[in-house]
Amino acid sequence: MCGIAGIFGRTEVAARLYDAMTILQHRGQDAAGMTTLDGNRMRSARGIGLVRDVFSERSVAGLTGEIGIGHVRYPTAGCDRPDETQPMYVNAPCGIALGHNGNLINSEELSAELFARDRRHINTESDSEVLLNILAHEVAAHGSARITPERVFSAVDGVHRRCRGGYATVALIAGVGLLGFRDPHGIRPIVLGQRESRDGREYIMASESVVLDLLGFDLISDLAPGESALITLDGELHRHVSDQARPHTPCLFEYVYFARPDSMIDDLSIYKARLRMGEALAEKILREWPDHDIDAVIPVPDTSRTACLPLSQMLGVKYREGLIKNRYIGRTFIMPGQEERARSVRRKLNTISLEFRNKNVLLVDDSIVRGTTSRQIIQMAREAGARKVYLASASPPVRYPNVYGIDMPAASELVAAGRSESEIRERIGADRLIYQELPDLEKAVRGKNRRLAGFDSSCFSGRYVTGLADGYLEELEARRADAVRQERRTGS
Ligand SMILES: O=P(O)(O)OC[C@H]1O[C@H](OP(=O)(O)OP(=O)(O)O)[C@H](O)[C@@H]1O
Ligand SMILES: NC(=O)CC[C@H](N)C(=O)O
Ligand SMILES: [Mg+2]
Repeated sequence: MCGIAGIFGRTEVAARLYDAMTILQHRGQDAAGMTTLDGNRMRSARGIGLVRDVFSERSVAGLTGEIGIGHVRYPTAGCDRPDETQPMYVNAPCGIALGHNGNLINSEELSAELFARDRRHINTESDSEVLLNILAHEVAAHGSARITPERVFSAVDGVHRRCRGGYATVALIAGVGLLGFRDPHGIRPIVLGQRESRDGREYIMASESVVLDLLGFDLISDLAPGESALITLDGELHRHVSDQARPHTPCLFEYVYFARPDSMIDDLSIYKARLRMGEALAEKILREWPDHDIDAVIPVPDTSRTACLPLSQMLGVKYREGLIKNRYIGRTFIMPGQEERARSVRRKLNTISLEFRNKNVLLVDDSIVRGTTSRQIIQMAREAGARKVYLASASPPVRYPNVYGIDMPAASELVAAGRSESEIRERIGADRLIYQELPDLEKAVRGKNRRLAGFDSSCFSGRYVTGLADGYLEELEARRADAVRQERRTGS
C-alpha cells in the first residue's frame, strides 16, 4: 500500500506535505518523495527509506511552490530501486508528476501498447510509470490547444477505459493545477478537503482523512468511484465523475489492517469498524465455544488493539498487555522480504511473562497473512510459560493474492491458501484457532452504511471485482513471489 497527498496552498506547501507523508508513513516504509510546482518549474526530491531519512531541512526548503504532491511507497510492482520511487514525472505534452496508490492488473499489455502505438517509452517495471504515461498520452490525445478542465477530465476518462485495477492518484500538471482521481470501483481510498486561509481557500487530497485532521483541513468528501477533482491554478475546484464508474466496492483490508484507526474512509470510521469486528468475533467465540477456559485476552500490537478490547469485554475475560512492541521498528507485514519480516517480529515484540505464566491465553490479531507473526508469538507465549495458547483473527483466512495495491502476490506464501483451519492451526502451533466469518466482517465494517455496493474482499473470497485475465495470478506469482524477488536482488 502506498500513501498519497496533494496540497493546493496559498503559501509554501513542502513542510505541510512532509507532515502529510509522515502521517501516512504506516502505508509505505520503503521510499518517499515530493514534487512541488513553483510557477512553471517542478521541483522534486525522492529517495529510499522513511520520510525522516529521505528529506533534510535543506531538501524540503528547496521544494518551493504553493502546490505539491507527496508519496510514501510500498512496492507492488517492479522493485525498490530509486528510479521507481514516486512522484514520477513526464514532460510531454506538458510537465506531469504523479503519485499512485494501488496496482494495475493490465500494466504489461499497456506497457507494450504504449511503446508500439503511443510511441512512449517505459523505463522501469513500475505500473505507476505506465499509469502516468497513459494519462499523459490521453491529455495529448484530447486536443492540442489550451489544457482545460474538460480536457483533463476526458483524459482521465481515457485512463479509466484503458487501465484496470486499483488506483488512487494525485498529479501536478504544469500550467493547469492539482489533479486527483480514483479507480472506477473506488477500491483505493482518497479524500478531498479544504480550509480557509487569510490568502484564500486551500485544498488537499490524501489517502486518509487523518491527514486533514492534523493539517487543519475540513473534509469535503471522499472521491467517488471514477471521480476526478481538479484545482486549477486560479483556485477553482472542478469535479467530474466518469461514465466508467462502477458500483462502489472499497478494499476491505484497509479497514482490517492498513488504515489508521483515526481515519474515516468512505464515511466509515476505521476505529468503529474495528470495535465491531471485535464484538462479532466475541459473538462467534461465545456461540461456538461457550465453555471456553480463556484466562486472559492479549492483543498483538498494534493494529489488533482496537478490536481486542470489546472482544475481551464481551467474553468477560481480562484484557492484558502481554506483548510489548518496540516503537522504533516499523510494520513487519509491509517489509519487502520474508527473512527481514521474520527477524523483525522477534525484535519488535517481547512478552511480559507474568501475563502468560500458567495461563490459558487468547492472542488476538487483526489478520493472519503469511503466518510470520502468529508462529513466532505463539512460540514466545509458550516460552513465557503459557499453559494453552489460542489465537483469534478479526478477519477470515487470507487465502488469495491481493492484486489491487497490497503486496500479497503469491498464494503459495499465504499460510491459509489451500489449507483447512485445522491445518493452519497446526502449522502456526496454536491450541485453538478462531477466524472471523467474512459476512460478519463485512457487516462489522459496513455498520449502518447502505450506500456501498459491497467490498473488494478478494484476498478472503477469491472474487476480484475487476475480473482477472486467465493466467494472471500464476504470472504474478512467477514474477513477484518472495523467492523470485530475493533471487533477483542477489543476482543468483
Ligand atoms: O501473518 P503475517 O504475515 O505476519 O501478517 C499479519 C500481521 O502483520 C501485521 O502487523 P504489522 O507488524 O505489519 O503491523 P502493526 O504493528 O500495525 O500490527 C498485522 O497486523 C498482523 O499482525
Ligand atoms: N502499494 C502501492 O500502492 C504501490 C503503488 C505502485 N504499484 C508501486 O509499486 O509503486
Ligand atoms: Mg500486527
